[in-house]
Amino acid sequence: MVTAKAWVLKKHFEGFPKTSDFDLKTIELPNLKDGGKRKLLLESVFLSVDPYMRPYSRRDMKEGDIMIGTQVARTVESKNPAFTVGTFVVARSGWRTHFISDGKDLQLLPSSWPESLPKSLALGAVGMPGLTAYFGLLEVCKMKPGETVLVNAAAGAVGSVVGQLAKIGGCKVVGCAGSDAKVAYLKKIGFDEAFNYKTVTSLDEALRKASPDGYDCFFDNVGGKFASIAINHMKKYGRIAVCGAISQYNDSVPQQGPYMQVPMIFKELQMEGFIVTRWNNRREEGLKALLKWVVEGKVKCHEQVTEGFENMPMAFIGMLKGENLGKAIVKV
Ligand SMILES: NC(=O)C1=CN([C@@H]2O[C@H](COP(=O)(O)OP(=O)(O)OC[C@H]3O[C@@H](n4cnc5c(N)ncnc54)[C@H](OP(=O)(O)O)[C@@H]3O)[C@@H](O)[C@H]2O)C=CC1
Ligand SMILES: CCCCCCC/C=C/C=O
Repeated sequence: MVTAKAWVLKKHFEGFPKTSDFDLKTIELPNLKDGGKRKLLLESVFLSVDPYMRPYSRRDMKEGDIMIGTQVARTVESKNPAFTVGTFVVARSGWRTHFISDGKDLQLLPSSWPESLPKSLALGAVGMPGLTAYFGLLEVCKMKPGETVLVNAAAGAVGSVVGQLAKIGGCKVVGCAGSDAKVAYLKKIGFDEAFNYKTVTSLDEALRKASPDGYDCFFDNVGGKFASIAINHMKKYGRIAVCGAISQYNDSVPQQGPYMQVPMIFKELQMEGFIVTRWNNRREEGLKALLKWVVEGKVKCHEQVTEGFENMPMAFIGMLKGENLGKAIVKV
């Protein structure tokens, strides 16, 4: 018998999440059984903390539920020959140290995963955030060589891949992030222009200076005020991929306009929200491309690793506050 630890949502978040909104529980897991669903015992090795957990907790969870989330896990015991002991998988089993599965809900890492590559990247650049960048740029922004791409939250899990994929695709890339260290990182990984949106005197001026001719594509991770200013810098027929709205996730009272219809009409813009799971049928294609670029060194990855399962709420809250450079990960 194994005792798992799990973080539950004790109280729905009101405004910014607090550590007191979470509770750490222990759960006795039953032994595996021949036949039936208890075929695999897995232990989480790396867990992901992501912005979507904030809005999805309100939509999909009730108080007392285990926090939603994904992990890279190792097979510890197996009665399913498709997953031998030691096999690593990506699972969606929430914030828990151990869990039982029949294997149907598990994803193997791509078969060409090099032994030397950290498996935690399967939660970042070679996982859901990387796929978000890939499909958002190709299918929603429809970026073309020679175009100018703007991305915010640019030093994060999605944004850092967006910028690097746009460079691979022959675009000029402008990134905005919330600290000077993040801006220095963006320049290091090849962004053409980058600035700290928290310290510029005018966001409007900073966007104009970074690309006086405007932007063909805007990959929006932030929404709110940033987006309402950036829209005025779009070129005619520009495309806006509405990926996230992290500046609004913790609002108790919805933000008011300005509203976007007028610039959308005059510039004949396309603005499309999307969720990465729309392209689940092309997951393999996306992961294969991302893995290749990472292995070739064309996409660089930084991870903000928090040690210790007990620190999951802190890592989650830290990520929402912008403390992460690259993908926020918890190592059990
Ligand atoms: N549509 C989809 O399918 C998906 C959407 N997303 C969305 O993409 C966005 C980025 O996610 P991800 O890369 O995982 O997270 P990040 O790794 O970018 O971490 C979140 C970052 O958001 C920034 N941020 C936080 N609060 C604010 C704020 N009020 N204003 C501006 N920036 C803020 C911080 O960076 P900084 O220091 O720069 O402020 C922080 O580091 C999120 O909005 C997320 O919801 C993610 C995955 C899939
Ligand atoms: C692998 C889990 C699927 C999560 C889908 C995330 C969609 C994100 C939306 C906003 O952040």
